[in-house]
Amino acid sequence: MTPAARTRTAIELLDAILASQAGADTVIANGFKARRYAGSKDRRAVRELIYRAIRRFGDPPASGRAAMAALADADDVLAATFDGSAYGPAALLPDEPRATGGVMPAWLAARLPDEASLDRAPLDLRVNRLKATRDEVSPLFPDATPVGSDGLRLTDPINVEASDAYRDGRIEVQDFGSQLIVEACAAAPATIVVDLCAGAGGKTLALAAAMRNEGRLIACDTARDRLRRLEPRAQRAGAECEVRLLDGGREAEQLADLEGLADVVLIDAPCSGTGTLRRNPEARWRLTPERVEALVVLQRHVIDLALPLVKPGGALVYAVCSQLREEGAAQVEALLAREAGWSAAPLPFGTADGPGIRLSPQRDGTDGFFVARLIKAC
Ligand SMILES: C[S@@+](CC[C@H](N)C(=O)[O-])C[C@H]1O[C@@H](n2cnc3c(N)ncnc32)[C@H](O)[C@@H]1O
Repeated sequence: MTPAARTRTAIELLDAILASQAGADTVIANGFKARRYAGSKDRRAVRELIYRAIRRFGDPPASGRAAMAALADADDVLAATFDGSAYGPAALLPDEPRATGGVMPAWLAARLPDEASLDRAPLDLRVNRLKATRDEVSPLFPDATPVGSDGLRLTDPINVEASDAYRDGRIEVQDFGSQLIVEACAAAPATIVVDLCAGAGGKTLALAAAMRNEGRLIACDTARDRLRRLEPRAQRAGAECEVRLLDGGREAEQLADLEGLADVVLIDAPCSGTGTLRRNPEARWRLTPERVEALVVLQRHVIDLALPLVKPGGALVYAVCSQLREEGAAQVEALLAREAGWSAAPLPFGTADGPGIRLSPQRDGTDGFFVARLIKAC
């Protein structure tokens, strides 16, 4: 592809990203399926252009062309690709629309405790203790540094999924912050653990390893497609868990048999994802204050489902990959104010934030999370 054709493709794929609810990576991958003529260098160059535009503009630009035109105004090499050639974009006009604004939407910037990081995230692996030790696995990744008890961190991305260690379940890809959330659960063998918002099971697999597959681990979610992805992952990891699909609105009924039984309930709540913007920077284009409000209501609903499941003396771990106080500390403060018999327990990592802690890309090198561990009185 010529440089002009790459710019035009980036514009087209940016338009597709703006029109989609799917993540940018998925849209780009689908876009290249329909452009088989693009070689690997072309794909890399187009991807870089797309992410440059996504990282640069906090508000969704009016179009892919408006975003690339604004980048071109400050980049002569890029500007030269607007050459009107057969596969390139039409020549730039001085008065055509340009994307404007900062790297964060103003409403979001005003609510974030730190400047959100859009720097590239490292690649964290978790060694699956059900199948291997870190000492056995780390020679396979000589560039990795150990993090925490089971983690390995790679700063340069590699295709982990092609490795034997991934295929046979000795390692998982998991941000170190997510690994710490599982540590906050302190899930022990021969106990009952409910992963209430299990999704595709990232944390379920780590919980199974912490429990050494002994006891009961119940992975619940309202999303059938996500739970479906959990099953092959659990098989690969040799992780044992019961999977329970919940119907939105009927969850309490479907969880009634677990009332007062759980040693630990993990709520990895649906949230704005403002803690993972370095991985999905385009997610801020889809986020609105109204969406955050709706998520706060949903989080409260999920908390209310979880509370009765915990046995006296048991723990509730509440986590969100959000940097917004209303989804994190404020949500747990409200819980403690309305429910008697719960107290916050300290956590040995992160920065104190009300009844819990915050993890942040800048200070902790993890995705951004709020985590609280609450104990139910005996
Ligand atoms: C942050 S994601 C979970 C990620 C997952 N724990 C992991 O580690 O990969 C939040 C999940 O909450 C689920 N969810 C939303 N409403 C729910 C409800 N009422 N009950 C249970 N899960 C719900 C969503 O479907 C989504 O999978």
